[in-house]
Amino acid sequence: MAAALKRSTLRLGMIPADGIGKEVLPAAQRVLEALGSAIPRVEFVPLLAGWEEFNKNGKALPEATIETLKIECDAAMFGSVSSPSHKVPGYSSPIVALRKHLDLYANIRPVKSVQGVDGKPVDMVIVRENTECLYIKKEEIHDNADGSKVAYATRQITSYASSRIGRMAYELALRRQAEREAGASSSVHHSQPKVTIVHKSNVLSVTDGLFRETVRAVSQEDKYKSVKTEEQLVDSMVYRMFREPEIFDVSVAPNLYGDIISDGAAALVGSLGVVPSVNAGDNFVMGEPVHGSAPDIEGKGIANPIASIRSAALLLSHLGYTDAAAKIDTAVDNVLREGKYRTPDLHGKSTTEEVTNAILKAL
Ligand SMILES: NC(=O)C1=CN([C@@H]2O[C@H](COP(=O)(O)OP(=O)(O)OC[C@H]3O[C@@H](n4cnc5c(N)ncnc54)[C@H](O)[C@@H]3O)[C@@H](O)[C@H]2O)C=CC1
Ligand SMILES: O=C(O)CCCC(=O)C(=O)O
Repeated sequence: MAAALKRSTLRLGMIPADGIGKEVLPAAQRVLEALGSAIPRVEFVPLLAGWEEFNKNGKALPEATIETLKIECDAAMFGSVSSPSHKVPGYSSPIVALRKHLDLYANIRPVKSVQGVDGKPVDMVIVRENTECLYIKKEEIHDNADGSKVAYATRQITSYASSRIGRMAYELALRRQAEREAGASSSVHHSQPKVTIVHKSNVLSVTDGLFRETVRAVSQEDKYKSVKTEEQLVDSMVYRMFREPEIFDVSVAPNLYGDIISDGAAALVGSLGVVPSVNAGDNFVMGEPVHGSAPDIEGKGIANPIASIRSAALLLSHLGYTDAAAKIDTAVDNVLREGKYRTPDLHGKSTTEEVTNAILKAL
């Protein structure tokens, strides 16, 4: 997290991309606009990317978007993309590509229940490595002599990426502990900061073995002495997360496992529609709801805007505007607690706009 920089204007690249990304990103923008003098003036810079853009202009991630983000923007917000499930020549996921282009190596995904709202108490953060693992997308397919096919994918784990994501996880564990000591509210009592290393090195002893050993080496650094380290195989991680989510504080995982367990964790707090994230690097940060483009509800006006709005708060907090971020989070929590305005994913009847309006009123 950076200390709040003294900026007169914050230039924020806005990439709604596809599907409900186009419905929930404007909600986040309205909330940022409503903050007034709590943050610098925000200049929103609309940028193109996505499946629809690919079909129009042949590029899922236009050069202009990358260049504008790198040269003109202080930070960005991404909506969601509708990547197809079959191979399309020339298409590659723009969000996966953006994370690499901007070296946004950490995907930080807090999953937190709201006190007074139904469900199990949860207050955990998944720290997902964001640049390698199977997401380097080195895949190949060959024909066998008998006419059948064989496909391979290369999984890359480096000590460099594992070390920096490990450090991010331990720093976050210390920061969360400091926030708890300063009185931050939580529905879970964590007596000690803890990092859980998620892996499958009982089977993948070389790749996950390197991830595990490298993060363990980070845990030995003097400054992390107060942080407890545990390990969990990714399959039993899912099991324990559903049975006793309250035991998890910060969990650090290679890319694909982190992607999967965070969608699972979202079910613990009611919906993918409420779980935010930031893609963070050393020089840039991009907020992004954890969910995808939700084609099943696209265009109906009922997408939950909370994940997107909380991602804007997380982005502000990352930039050092912690009071403004806390304001947004409190407004969201109050609306959830009151229960009058909820979208159908949370068993309500409200629209995206009604929930956004309620949050704006609560601000
Ligand atoms: N970062 C990104 O842009 C991501 C993009 N995707 C893409 O999204 C598309 C759909 O993928 P799915 O696997 O269906 O995942 P999804 O996250 O889009 O949807 C899963 C389920 O959660 C619901 N949901 C998600 N967000 C919601 C919200 N804000 N409010 C209410 N309900 C919500 C959907 O209606 C659906 O039932 C695919 O093309 C996939 O490639 C998937 C995940 C991340
Ligand atoms: O759909 C895509 O293009 C990428 C989806 C990857 C993903 O699920 C995530 O990073 O959260």
